[in-house]
Amino acid sequence: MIYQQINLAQFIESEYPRRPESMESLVTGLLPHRPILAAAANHCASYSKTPSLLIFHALPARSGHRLPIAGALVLFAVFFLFIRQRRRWKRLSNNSQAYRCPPIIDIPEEEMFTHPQEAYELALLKHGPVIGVQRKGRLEYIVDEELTKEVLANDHDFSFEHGTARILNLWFLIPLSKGRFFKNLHTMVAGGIIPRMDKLVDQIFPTFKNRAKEMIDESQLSGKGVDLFAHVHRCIAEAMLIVALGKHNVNDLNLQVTEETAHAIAVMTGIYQNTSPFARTYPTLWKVVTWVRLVWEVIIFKYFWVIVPIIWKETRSRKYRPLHTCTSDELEEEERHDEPLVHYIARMYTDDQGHVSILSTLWVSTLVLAFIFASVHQTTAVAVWVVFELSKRKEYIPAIREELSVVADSIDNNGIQRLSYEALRRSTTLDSFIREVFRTKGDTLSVIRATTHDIPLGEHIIPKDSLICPLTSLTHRSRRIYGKGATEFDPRRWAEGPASSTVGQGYLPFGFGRWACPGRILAVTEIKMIILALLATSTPEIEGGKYTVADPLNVTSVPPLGRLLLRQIKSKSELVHR
Ligand code: HEM
Repeated sequence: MIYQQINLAQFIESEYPRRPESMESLVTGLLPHRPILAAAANHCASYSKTPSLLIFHALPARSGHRLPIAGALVLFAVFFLFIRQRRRWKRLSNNSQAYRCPPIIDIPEEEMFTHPQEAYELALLKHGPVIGVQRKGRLEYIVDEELTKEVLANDHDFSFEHGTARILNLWFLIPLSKGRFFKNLHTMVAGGIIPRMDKLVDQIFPTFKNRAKEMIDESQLSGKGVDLFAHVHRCIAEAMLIVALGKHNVNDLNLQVTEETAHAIAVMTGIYQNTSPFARTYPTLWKVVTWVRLVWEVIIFKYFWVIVPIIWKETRSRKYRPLHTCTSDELEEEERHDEPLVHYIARMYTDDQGHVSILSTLWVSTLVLAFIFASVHQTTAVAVWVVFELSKRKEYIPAIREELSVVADSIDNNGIQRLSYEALRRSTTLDSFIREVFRTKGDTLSVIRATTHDIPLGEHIIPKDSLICPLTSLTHRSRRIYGKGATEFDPRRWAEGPASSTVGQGYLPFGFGRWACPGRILAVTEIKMIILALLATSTPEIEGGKYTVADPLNVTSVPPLGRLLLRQIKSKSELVHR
């Protein structure tokens, strides 16, 4: 109180200098020459601790000419009350925000991991359109079809980068790269790969042809089914090694390390976490143990030991023209030499003298690592889905084979068609089949965002830094979008397009919005190469007639289980009829 009075005194003194008449005041006391203040001090001390009372008691009996001072005090009091009231309103509004948080629904673990689609759909139907659900020790908000577009397309409020980095256990890369990790990846794929698809297909198609022959031979010789995932994983790892570092760097050791690295990162990002009871029950302990083991065993002792020296040599043994200063003619000249991706990335980080610093070389190595993971694992898993579905739905094979003979550029001595990127683009029957498999394979929580602040969504408020996922199955099987036959498998619905790599509101296998997968054209092209190389000389069949879905909550990244029999085709007429 004394503190308030003294401040008040200073204020009044500065605003209202002494006047002779104020000496006539009735009040005496602490500050005899400043009567108003003295009155205020006395009354305030004895009656009240609030400035409003202080003002009334401070008014002198003859106050006509001192009204401005009283006015200032009234204003001060009103201001003080306003602040107090605002605090109260804020508290109330916080309570109502808590009330407006979406309902938190308990989905039993058993249902969540074995029938996720039904469990989440039922919960949304009952409590939607947005619900909170605890999974693997963290709270996620799930939205229905109506809110999906808003969540995926509004990057300002729902951040792709923070959501994806957190769910993949890669959150530390955001501050490490000053927020540029995903942007760098995007530039690398969108600039270094997609414009060069023609050249890349010519470089990697022989790998697909050879690996398909190996698979068919193995199945023929053993009379048994092959492990399709293992074969395709090796095939795509080899193709991506050619793309990333050039054909001259492909050998058994480098290929093995590339495969192991892709697998290690897949494990570290939690792709197989749903299928391990230990990882589901003790997610933090699982993370620590897995990361320490794999960073040590694979990333440091294999990737850094074997692949990083190659990147070091490629980037530091020559000069590069910085990407932003390259004309399109100069880029074409590089391409004539089948420039590997690592050269393109090096040009993203070259200084004005054309050198890539040691620190930048380490960052280039990190981006190559991310490229290996992004391009190998998921494409392999989805390729297995498409081949298994085709083996189950044999009636589609003749039309795809026929199309192959129409679009192929030429046929080699083994009866295998040569396929250019353009030929693969023209294979629209196969493309429709792929798109329909992508739509119906049962994606659930396949894309994620994180809220950048408290965000009103529907009738609720989603708190800042929350993870939020659309339930993709609702969109993919939406009657509003696909009509009555939404749940039926029918590739003919895509006969007139769009292509399987085209994203849209009703089609989310590659995400949606600004961050939709930049590698989707490469992914679909690779899947087409695998299927056509197999169909050229064999007919696929699943051993036992069926496959098993390994992780219904993560079908895009965890491949279905089963073994593939490949029956070689001997005659031309067989090719048409089988
Ligand atoms: C069938 C295989 C693939 C599937 C199903 C797939 C799916 C996805 C999805 C769902 C996203 C997130 C999009 C979003 O949240 O809106 C994504 C992002 C991404 N994908 Fe793919 N992807 C595949 C293959 C590839 C390949 C082959 C590459 C590299 C060449 C690649 C590179 C990336 C990158 C770099 C991102 C991060 C987004 C960005 O930087 O713009 N993906 N992918």
